[in-house]
Amino acid sequence: MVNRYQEEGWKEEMRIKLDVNNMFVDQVGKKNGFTKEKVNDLQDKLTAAHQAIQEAKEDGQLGFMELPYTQKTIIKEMKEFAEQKKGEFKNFVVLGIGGSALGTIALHTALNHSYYNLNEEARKGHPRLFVLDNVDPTRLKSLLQTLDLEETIFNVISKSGGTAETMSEFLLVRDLVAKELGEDKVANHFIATTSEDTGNLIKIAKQEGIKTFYIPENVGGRFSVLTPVGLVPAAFCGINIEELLAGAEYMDQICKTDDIWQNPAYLNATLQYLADQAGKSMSVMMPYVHGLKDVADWYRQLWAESLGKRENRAGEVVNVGPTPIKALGATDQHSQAQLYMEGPYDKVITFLTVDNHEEDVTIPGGYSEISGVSYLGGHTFNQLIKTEQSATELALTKNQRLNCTISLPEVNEFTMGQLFYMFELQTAFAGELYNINAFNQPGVELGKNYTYGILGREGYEDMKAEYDNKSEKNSNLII
Ligand SMILES: O=P(O)(O)OC[C@H]1O[C@](O)(CO)[C@@H](O)[C@@H]1O
Repeated sequence: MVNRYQEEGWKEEMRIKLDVNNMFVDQVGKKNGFTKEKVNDLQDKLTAAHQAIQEAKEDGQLGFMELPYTQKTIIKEMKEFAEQKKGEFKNFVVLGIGGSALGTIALHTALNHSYYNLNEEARKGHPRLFVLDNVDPTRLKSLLQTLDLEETIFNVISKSGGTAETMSEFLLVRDLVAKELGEDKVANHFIATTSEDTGNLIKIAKQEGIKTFYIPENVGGRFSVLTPVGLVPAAFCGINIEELLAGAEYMDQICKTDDIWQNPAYLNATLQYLADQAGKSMSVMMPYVHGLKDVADWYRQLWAESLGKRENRAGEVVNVGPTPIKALGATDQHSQAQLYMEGPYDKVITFLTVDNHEEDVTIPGGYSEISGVSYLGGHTFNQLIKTEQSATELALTKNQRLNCTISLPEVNEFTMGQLFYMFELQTAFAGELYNINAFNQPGVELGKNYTYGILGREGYEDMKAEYDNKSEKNSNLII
């Protein structure tokens, strides 16, 4: 059987598009807009960035670029496992945080029914999905009170295998499962997705006989949505994971060119970089598709953790990084838009739009004598939300605000695969333009180490001493 994602015509039809017209002088004026010459002036830097990406890829450092090809080999295992467990469990819970949760949330919001957990028919026999992504005790307890443990499988996801939030949740749930269902049931109620060789989670999983899936060593957490981190929960929900990978592969093919004007990941990275250099460091992502709202959340981590850096590759202090902001159309037209239209000229707005919403609803007519209401009748909600986006885009452009649009023909697995891959490559390319390491997160590690120290982890005593010392000094300014 030929799948639709194997047909060239369908793939072309489903190609996502980047429209950057409103980043240029013709549309937003000389003061804020760029010229093509300005982009072309960067050519040496762009060529060097492309070469650096190619070399790092060949050197095996950019594992995310291999995923559309390597992960195909474990699709069968993931799907068979999900199929086998489907009847046994009614709830699938992800215990993970940051890159170990945000991709799954984005996939779920985009590709599952909008009320998936409440609509049994829409779930087609697949389990309900819950992703904690936090350790708030009230929320945690509420979830555990809501779920029947007997019917619940927990996917513990941690690349490092040591993140305090995730491992605490695991300790709690493992204890409950053992006490309520019996020690002999523990292995069956857990899946561990982690590094194959390093960290404590793999040790525990092996000791307990828990089913494991592996995150390739050369793929960092925030680049891991197309590994078992995102693919296993997706397979449990019946999302077509082959098509997701096929979408990523298609975008990889599109982005092979070093011609900046043909490569959407490179072009978007370059324009965002130029905008930041010109003082527009607030990078707002504003989907006009409710299902894509969590893509903006996923992207926030990707862009922020990758590009927010104190030092460049030469070890100089540079303190760079644009600030990613998530917004949602049309909702935030009634919250943030005023600021975007008239506040400081420090933002770039990226719209995410869809050509065809999966469903459409016509607005019924009524109140013909009240023209301020009756004009709505006969239009569809598809028209309404699209018009709102076009109107906001036009108003921003008229106010000389930089903006661009990424449009998806449909929201489906193939277009989502393209989107994830494009943003990941865009981030890696932007890292080269900033001349920073986009793949570490030293600032976050420092906070993690203080947490370990304060909670008494062996080897982190200095962190605890520093914290105690600082807390004392600060105490007299609390009113
Ligand atoms: O998958 P892990 O190792 O538990 O890490 C979770 C998250 O913590 C971070 O290391 C820091 O926030 C992220 O980069 C990562 O996605």
